[in-house]
Amino acid sequence: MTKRFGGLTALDDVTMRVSAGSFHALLGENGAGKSTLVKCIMGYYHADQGQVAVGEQEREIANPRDAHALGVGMVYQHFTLVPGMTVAENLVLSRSHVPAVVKWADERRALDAFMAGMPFRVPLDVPVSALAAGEKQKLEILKQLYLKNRFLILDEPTSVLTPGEADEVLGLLRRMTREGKLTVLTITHKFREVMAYADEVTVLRRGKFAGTGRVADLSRSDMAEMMIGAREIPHGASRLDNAIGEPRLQITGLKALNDGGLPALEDLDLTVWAGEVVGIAGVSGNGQRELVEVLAGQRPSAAGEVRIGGELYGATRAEIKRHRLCLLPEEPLRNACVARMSVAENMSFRSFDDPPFARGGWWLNGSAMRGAARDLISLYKVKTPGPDAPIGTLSGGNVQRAVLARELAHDVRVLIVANPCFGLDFAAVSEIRSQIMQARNRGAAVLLVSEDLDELFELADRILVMFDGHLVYETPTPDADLSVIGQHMAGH
Ligand SMILES: Nc1ncnc2c1ncn2[C@@H]1O[C@H](COP(=O)(O)OP(=O)(O)OP(=O)(O)O)[C@@H](O)[C@H]1O
Repeated sequence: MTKRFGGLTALDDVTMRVSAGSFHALLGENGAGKSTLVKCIMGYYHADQGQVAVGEQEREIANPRDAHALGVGMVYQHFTLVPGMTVAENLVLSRSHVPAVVKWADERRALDAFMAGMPFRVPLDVPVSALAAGEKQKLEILKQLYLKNRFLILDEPTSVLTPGEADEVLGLLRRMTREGKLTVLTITHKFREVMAYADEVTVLRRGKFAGTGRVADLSRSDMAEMMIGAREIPHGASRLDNAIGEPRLQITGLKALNDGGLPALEDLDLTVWAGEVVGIAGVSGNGQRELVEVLAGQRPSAAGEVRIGGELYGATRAEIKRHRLCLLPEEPLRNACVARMSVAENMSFRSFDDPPFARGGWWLNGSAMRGAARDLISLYKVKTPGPDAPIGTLSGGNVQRAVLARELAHDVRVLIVANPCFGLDFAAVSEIRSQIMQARNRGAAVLLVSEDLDELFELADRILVMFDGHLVYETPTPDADLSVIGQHMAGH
């Protein structure tokens, strides 16, 4: 299969084969062409050359509906649910044939029976907009199982799940493949998951086939080498033993409501000192998203106050600029970008109205923006055809890098990051964690909200656990015990 986007060959004559009833992993760096390949299989993109055969028979897959008719379904990296509808409505309306009049009582009974047979559940009556990323991801998987698709393509299905949830989901999927009920093709960046769950692996590098094999015959470093070639694997920055400075970010008695108008944060007290990383652990949906949104100015608080450097902070654009507060929210394409605008424009969001980007307060200087963007693109190794490409056409990992480049472009004093390595390949994870550590070492106060406990153990100086809108536990990282943190995450 070959697929070009303008002058860029995203997939270059790639051949792969997935055996029936296998669990097959597709590996590759950010921008290697993994999503493009699976989108071609799904008929979401049309390959310039190449064919798809299902059960040895060549098939014309012109669109995702054709793929579904062949029992091929996909869970995309970006969510595809209708936010304003409930979970039940999303499931029922995802069927290709929905009766003109839906008998909700019957549907509800069928859905309850379906959910009862699943190892994880999502509440049926909640609007999708009120679900956290982890819950949405589970729902995306449940939807495909509900649609009875037998060949499931997953684009990084566990990025927003806790290790426990990830094992649960992957364990279920593998059991179903072993029982011959399902074939799974999954894009992942996590070697641990490949080693533990996959039978076979195929690796892409810069749009080309780079290798394949049985996982049992390959080591982690075999796979890493297939992915990045002879390049050296980057090392993270080490933690400097710097003195902790003044209390930089102070949150007192903070309350906020969720989208459904119910309390999401309750009397939250938290101080982040200059020169430390405070990590917030928790299962998604326990108020972390609302906390980040309040600090980002995307959600009003219901009570309490936030201070930065002693001054009251209301999250206006001027205050964010003055305090040199930087933000990397989760799902950055949705929460921190305008997909149709160019990489250069997206990179200028913090400073487009300042010189040299704005002249006389009115005229935007496109060439200055493009020039600055070019520098950031090369510094942060953002893979893009150029500064003028719409940011929505970049691979997920490269959107993440572009936003981080924008946010860290100025000397940061307060850094707020939520799940910063979601969807990144191992080399990029190491680079981004190193950037966060360097910001801390330079004296920034860093609030790191993460569902990845390994990440918190690596980066945080202190770990706090958030459960049901409260901070329920706190420990210095050197004294932290994984099982104790896990118990608090589960509300025990
Ligand atoms: N719709 C599009 N228009 C233009 N270029 C695109 C489009 N989709 C993908 N590309 C480019 O094709 C290349 C491969 O992207 P793809 O999303 O397939 O990578 P990936 O391996 O899935 O990466 P990631 O791990 O970051 O998700 C990238 O350089 C990307 O910018």
